[in-house]
Amino acid sequence: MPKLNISIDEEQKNFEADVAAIEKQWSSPRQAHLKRPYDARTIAALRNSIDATPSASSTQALKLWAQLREHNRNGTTELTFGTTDPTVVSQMAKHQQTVYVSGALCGFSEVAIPGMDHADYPWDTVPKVVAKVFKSQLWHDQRQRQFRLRHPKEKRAQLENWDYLAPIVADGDMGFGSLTSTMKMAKEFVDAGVAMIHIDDLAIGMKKFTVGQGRTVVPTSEYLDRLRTVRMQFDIMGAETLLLCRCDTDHSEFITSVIDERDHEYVLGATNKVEPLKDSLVKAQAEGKDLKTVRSEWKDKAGLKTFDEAVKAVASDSEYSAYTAEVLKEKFRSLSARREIASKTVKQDIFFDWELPRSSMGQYMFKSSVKAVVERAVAAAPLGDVTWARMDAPVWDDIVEFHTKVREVYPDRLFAFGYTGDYEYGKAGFSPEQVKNLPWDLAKMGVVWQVQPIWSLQGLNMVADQFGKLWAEEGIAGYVRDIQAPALAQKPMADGFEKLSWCGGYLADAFFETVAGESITER
Ligand SMILES: C[C@](O)(C(=O)O)[C@H](CC(=O)O)C(=O)O
Repeated sequence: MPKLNISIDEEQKNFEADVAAIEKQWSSPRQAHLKRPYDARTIAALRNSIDATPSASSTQALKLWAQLREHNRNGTTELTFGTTDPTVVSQMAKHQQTVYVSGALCGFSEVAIPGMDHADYPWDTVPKVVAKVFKSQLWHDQRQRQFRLRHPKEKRAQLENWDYLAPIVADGDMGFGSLTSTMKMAKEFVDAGVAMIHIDDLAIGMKKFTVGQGRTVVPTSEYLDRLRTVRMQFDIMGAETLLLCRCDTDHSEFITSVIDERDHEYVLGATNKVEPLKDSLVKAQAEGKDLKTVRSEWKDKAGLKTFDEAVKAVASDSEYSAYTAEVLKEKFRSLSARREIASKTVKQDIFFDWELPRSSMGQYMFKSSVKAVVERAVAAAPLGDVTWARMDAPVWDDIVEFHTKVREVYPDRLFAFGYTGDYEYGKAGFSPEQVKNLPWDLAKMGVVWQVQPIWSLQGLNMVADQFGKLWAEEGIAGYVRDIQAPALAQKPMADGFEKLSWCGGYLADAFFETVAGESITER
């Protein structure tokens, strides 16, 4: 096998040049806010010996970064929606600055076996959809440019000139497993031309909505490891790709482990001596009882509380004040530190056992709060560029508290927000006026990127249903009246086959003319 034709001096020189270039990139205005747990030498040593830097993802990321910063300066926002379909994407160019590729939609329409948004599809599913969407954007950009340039300069002002290359934001879910799968996924996203991906703190296989229980998150440390992994992969590739730190802790009910003391304040334990929950459930199942009822009866019997609540329940007011004063001297206290403090400040013993409520899968019970979400978001912020607290319900006070608290630490922070499909604004206390102003009220808090992720399910399904009915009942007359005529009358005309420019007829001509002088449109 031939050896690499490079002297050791040259190898070292190239390495030092790489290190210098990496340090320069990391101190640029785009990246200066990021903090890495590693140095440029470590990353340079992890790189290839040739420059394999992908440029499309970086170009798109820098464009997105400029868009989002501008929104932040102006107090405005981007309103986009989710799709996996290049045709929909081509129309979004007229109204949206960005495109969202949703994991939920991919799980329905881009997989061998569709299913609920459980993030149970192969790890490269969403990157492959991003590659498809990005290629379609490049194609539209190419055919529009070619069409324009076949016209003299004076005529081009009347021609369409859409920005088809809207940066793509994509769903990286929880990274799909260990750090190596997260790295591979991040790499595929960058190679596909993505501008930004989001990574969350949900447990793999536990993104569930169907069992009537809250979500399961991973410990803070595991969440941060995921984000670091993506950052490292972007750095190895020299990519400017943006990382959106999504946090799903709001309303979560379980946590996979108690390894990180930052989470201990929120873990629930039994304050009465009862049999373990999982034993009660096994018995109940054998007896054919309703498990939901048994679980809720067990919770009442167990007197579920956080450790601090357990202290409060038995301590006098002055004991509890002494306890909290001591606890608050440090930002995070482990359970054992809390026990120690309680033993010194409270006379009574505190019975608290967080093993008893563990599920049959080993999860601990977790009591979420805005404070817990803020802590995670603040810990994650230096690793990423944008923050998103995914909420189960649109609780306005929580939304305000979250953004205000994070902005106290990071005043220029950029935020994202998702209008989940089944949000019930009325039930959540929003007046119609508040719903009307919601995007712009959010923008005032730095929420510069807002997404309706699943329009292609709710909206497209509805449109397809309506059209199916019309076509079956009225045939071509209904089509001409309700689709074709309005589409042709629309200014600019809705894109379709009749526009040779839009469907690439002229571009195809250009290829033929270039190599064979043939024309398919002017025969
Ligand atoms: C954004 C999301 O991750 C998605 O896959 O589109 C979903 C969407 C939804 O539940 O409406 C999510 O927010 O978890």
